[in-house]
Amino acid sequence: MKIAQIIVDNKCKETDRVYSYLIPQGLEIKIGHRVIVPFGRANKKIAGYVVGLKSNTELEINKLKAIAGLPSNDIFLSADMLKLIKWMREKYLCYYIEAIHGALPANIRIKNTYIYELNQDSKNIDLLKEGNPQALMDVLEFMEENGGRATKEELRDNFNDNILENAVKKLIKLGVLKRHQKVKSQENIMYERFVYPDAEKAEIPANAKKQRLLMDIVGSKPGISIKALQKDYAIGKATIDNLLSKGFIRIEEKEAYRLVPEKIQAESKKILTKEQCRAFGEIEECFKKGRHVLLHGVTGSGKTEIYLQLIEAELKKGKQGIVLVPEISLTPQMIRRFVSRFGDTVAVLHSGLSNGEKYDEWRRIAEGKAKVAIGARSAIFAPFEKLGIIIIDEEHENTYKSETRPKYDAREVAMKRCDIEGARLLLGSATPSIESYFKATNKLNNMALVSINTRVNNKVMPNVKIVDMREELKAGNKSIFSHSLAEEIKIALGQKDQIILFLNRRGYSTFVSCRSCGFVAKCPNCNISLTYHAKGNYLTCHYCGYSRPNPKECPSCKSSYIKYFGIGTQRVEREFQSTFDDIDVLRMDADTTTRKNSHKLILDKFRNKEASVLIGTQMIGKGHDFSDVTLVGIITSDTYLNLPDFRAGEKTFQMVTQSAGRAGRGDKPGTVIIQTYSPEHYSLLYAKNHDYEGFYKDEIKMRKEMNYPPFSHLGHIVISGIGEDAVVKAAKEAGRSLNKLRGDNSNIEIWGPSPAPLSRINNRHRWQLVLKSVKEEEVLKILRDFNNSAFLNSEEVSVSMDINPLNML
Ligand SMILES: Nc1ncnc2c1ncn2[C@@H]1O[C@H](COP(=O)(O)OP(=O)(O)OP(=O)(O)O)[C@@H](O)[C@H]1O
Ligand SMILES: [Zn+2]
Ligand SMILES: [Zn+2]
Repeated sequence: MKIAQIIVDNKCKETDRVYSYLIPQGLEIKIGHRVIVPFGRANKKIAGYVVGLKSNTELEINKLKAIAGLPSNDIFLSADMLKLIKWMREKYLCYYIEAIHGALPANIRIKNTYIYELNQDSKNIDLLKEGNPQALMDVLEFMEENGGRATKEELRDNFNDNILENAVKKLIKLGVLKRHQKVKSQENIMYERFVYPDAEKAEIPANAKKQRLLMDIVGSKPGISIKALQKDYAIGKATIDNLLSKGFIRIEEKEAYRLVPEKIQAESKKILTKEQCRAFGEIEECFKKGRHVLLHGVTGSGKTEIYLQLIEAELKKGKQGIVLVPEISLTPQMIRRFVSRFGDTVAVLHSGLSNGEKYDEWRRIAEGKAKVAIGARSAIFAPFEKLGIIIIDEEHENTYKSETRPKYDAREVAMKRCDIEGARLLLGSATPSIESYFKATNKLNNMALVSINTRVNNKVMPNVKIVDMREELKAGNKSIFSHSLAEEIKIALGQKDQIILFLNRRGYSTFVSCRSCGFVAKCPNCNISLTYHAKGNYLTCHYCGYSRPNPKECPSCKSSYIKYFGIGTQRVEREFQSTFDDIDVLRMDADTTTRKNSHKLILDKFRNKEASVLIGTQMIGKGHDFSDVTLVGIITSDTYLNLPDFRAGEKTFQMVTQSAGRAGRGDKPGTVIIQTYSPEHYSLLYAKNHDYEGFYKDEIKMRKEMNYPPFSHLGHIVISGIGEDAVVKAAKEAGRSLNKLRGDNSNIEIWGPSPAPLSRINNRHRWQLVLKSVKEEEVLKILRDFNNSAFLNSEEVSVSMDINPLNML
């Protein structure tokens, strides 16, 4: 008797284990199959994934249930992928099934779908139209265009995921949208139909012109699609059916793929410059020794060409490659470069695709038709069989860490996957994360460092100027453009060059600073900015819980210009237009990119010179290669500098260096203006001098002094709920429970409970606790024990946990 070991598709702690099922006769079950099994007392039919096979069991055979069905012969998970999934469950404290879901495209696993309906007579529509956020209006407009009804998939085809989620949630809450559930039984493969001649001689009456035409076309173009017949020759269904019934033609159905790549002119390989050549050689040397590589190459040093040639080398060996990019705004450029080199062997995976498109691309990879996958974080699970290399571009980006379960870090998963499958790993960045650089320079985790310190063809690095905004205020300039920036803008506009104005707003500006002297209130224990809480008018440290009253005057210079900070992109756009009139401006931020493809449209416009100025948030500050941009202005560098996060210095250095790197990539040299209230900050000074190593040395010293990562590991627990009292009570209880679990192990620090810096999201109050230890395993063990102890998610509060968080807001 054969037995299959199965992980069932039921997301809960109690069922997070491997179940045994009998394999009924006649069913050929393989590891990686998805089966239907009866589950629970009621024998409800649910899906399950086969993770093992055995021939005997210590369990009593007659007590086992049997597998109920095998809907498709697809192998969803390879043996190697199953190893990765087991590892993820341990490492990221998630369930098996969550790890499996993380590794498969959404369309494969979704069984339920929703239909949304516009509630026409809801008065709220009028309410909404009075000055509500753009995203809501866009969704409404789409619903109206679509006849007041849309499926979840249709919405997803037109909007970006995160926007959709928030906007739709809000609209449902307001009663403007109604949602109904609909069960979808199968993932849908799209079929296309092709026509072939099927008779030696077809006798067709002379007056049947359409039929004759059809036979002629099919004769000269056997295998033409029905779509093409209808579109190009106006041959209708009736004609086709007629000849089909007479047996003159036959139809073949084939799987088709939804995503039709843009036609891109083939681009030939570039000859590597001397520096690129040296770096390429060094990377190959490291790979030969079985090491992973961190490629640190300054902005514009030509890393992409090296990626292309590394992939090409793997393809020549018959292997495949994955390229990760941090976010969807960067994929069009990368896709263009890869498709122009490798054509339709490139598959694309990112959140901007519809579920159907994602599923098709996944299948093209699984079937061996695509050899290179480019995508965001989840593309790390692309189902290649002979993976040769994984390349992670802009490796320092936070988006590589998932913020929902499974809360994995794609860089760690990549390393693990490479180790399991014997593939190579290349992390690339102009501003590597402190953690990766630390590993590479200390040869930890089998990592090696390769550097390129000059731009392609020795193009000069841009000239960076720091402007002290306190001086502007003293000189009576209250505009958001400093005198220097305004001058440079005029010069650039006069020369018909392009300009990028960059604003780093993360929807977060609750630090308090003095506009007159630059003072920022910080925690005496933790060296991070204090967070302002309006209720109670006090400042608090969300790491250790330290708090103090909000100062009325600046403790440093006694001025009363002490207040919160925050400027939006729209304000920059308005002020730009009133200062420099008659100039075309493009704006790229969350409001202008709600629609699918909107990133690409805006960037294409800028590339085609339809505007001289691009104003935007962090999404325009990196990766892009526009050769006519000579001026980059960073309107406010302080919002990063004062994030309540020990990585604030690192994030600022990266942001400034990356955005500065957009200037002067073409023939003309670039200029960068950084506006700030803290002109002496080390992050800005090192960025000004393009000195990554100098910055790293200072930063790593601070990390060591404060015992922050990479010298320690953090665990992050967030407790949230609607009722504040319940949340506070649970947080305190969690604190006691953690203290008990720690026992007398003095290597583990516990911080908090304290209010999270974003102390309320979607009406839910949030409190947090932080664990810190030199040993990752110690943090994981406490988190695991904590999760297994009596302290569980209740109806009133929910608990979320994260290991090595990148974002503790
Ligand atoms: N060998 C080469 N010969 C000529 N031009 C090259 C070569 N390699 C790269 N380039 C060009 O140099 C420019 C910068 O290259 P690329 O965009 O790859 O830089 P990068 O290192 O990825 O920079 P960033 O980190 O800022 O994104 C591009 O326009 C690219 O086409
Ligand atoms: Zn002051
Ligand atoms: Zn503190």
